[in-house]
Amino acid sequence: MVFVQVILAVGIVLIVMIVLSTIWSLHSKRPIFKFAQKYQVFDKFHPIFGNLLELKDFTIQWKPKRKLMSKNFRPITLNSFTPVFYKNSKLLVEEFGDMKNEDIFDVCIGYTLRAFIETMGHKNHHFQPGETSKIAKCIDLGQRIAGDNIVKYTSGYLLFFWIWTDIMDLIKLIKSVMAFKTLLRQIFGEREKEIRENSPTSNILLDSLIQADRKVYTKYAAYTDFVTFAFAAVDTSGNTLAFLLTLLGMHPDIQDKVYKEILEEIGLDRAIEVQDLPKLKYVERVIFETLRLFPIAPVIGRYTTKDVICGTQTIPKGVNIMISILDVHRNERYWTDPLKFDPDRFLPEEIAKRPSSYYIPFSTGPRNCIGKTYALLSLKVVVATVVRHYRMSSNYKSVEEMDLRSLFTMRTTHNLDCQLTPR
Ligand code: HEM
Repeated sequence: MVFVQVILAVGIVLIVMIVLSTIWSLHSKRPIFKFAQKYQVFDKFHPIFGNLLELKDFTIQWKPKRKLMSKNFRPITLNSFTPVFYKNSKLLVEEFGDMKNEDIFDVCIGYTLRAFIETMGHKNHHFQPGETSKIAKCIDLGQRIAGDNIVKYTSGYLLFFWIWTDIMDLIKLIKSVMAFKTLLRQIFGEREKEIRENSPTSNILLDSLIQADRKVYTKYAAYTDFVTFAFAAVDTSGNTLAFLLTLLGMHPDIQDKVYKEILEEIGLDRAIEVQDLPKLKYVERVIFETLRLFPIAPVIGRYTTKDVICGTQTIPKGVNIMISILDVHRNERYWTDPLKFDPDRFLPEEIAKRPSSYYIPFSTGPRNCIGKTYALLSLKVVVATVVRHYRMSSNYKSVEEMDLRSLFTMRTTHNLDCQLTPR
């Protein structure tokens, strides 16, 4: 708290915490989201994470880059990933069979990591046994250490004190980030060589980054953005899957409905194909409701580039604003019995009754999540595959029993209580 006061006093960073009960923007035209600039709280992480998400040097470059990458997220490209999601879902089913004391978060992240490398990285990478779990742990450790030290990191004044007290943490943080980056550098380098030698063309993200106009992208920026995408894709979807399976374990009636839908629409044996996915309406509602209760990126931020009038208040130019999606999603004013897991909140007639701004797991506005459709597609395939093979159970009686923590993405402070029994 003292550190926060220091920050405020020197006027470097003003953090405004907006919780929905007081947020005006969500009622009006969401003016805050008109500002494409991300907040500047994390810029001190630059030496460790690199220019992830353009957090440090936000420039006009973001727009052409986003435009360039959007073509890798067109439905035709995303739909072509369905067999890859299915294949990797089957591997996850095998891994669940061998799971002993592992944290379900790490195992689920194994799925999203493999699927990301194969879809966005154009590579069927052979992971050593236990390698994906190790990487998942590294991503989490990096976030945990950075999260524990966020005030120190973000206030450069305390650098000396921080180095002195937390040098071991810093080393662990750098090592954990490097473990992930090393894998991605290898994938990037191998693909670059392949392209140089064979010049194949594709709509895959990595190819677009490698072949991009160097005026928009330097080679280093292309590699960094590949890392950004991997960070943004892997533990968001992986953690969502872990929460979703746990919620199904807590609600056997809902789980039965999911199973019944899969049985009726696809059956139990054949591969899941892209044309099956629109039929999985209940699975979709379960995914949406999971993301309401557990919006995996629970806090997002903006930096005001001019004065913003929100109702009776004015947020001045040059302010960092943190917006708590978790508070929006669990607020009683907007959701009846907000802590109850009820997928039917996402029936079309229920959705029509409320403003879209009450539900923003992928954010909104120009800098919303570019991977939304990819994530939903991947989750649908993996949920359907896992539920075909396993029955989940959990001893939790309420979501409040899950003690949450987060820096960029959210998970629990403890292993999740979710058991999987083969059907
Ligand atoms: C359940 C899964 C996911 C959730 C809940 C999620 C959520 C979010 C949120 C809340 C943001 C912040 C937007 C803002 O600040 O307004 C974001 C940004 C982003 N996400 Fe996702 N995400 C998910 C999966 C993915 C996937 C699978 C990818 C890529 C394949 C991805 C790529 C990105 C990128 C690149 C950004 C930055 C966009 C920009 O600044 O232009 N995300 N995501």
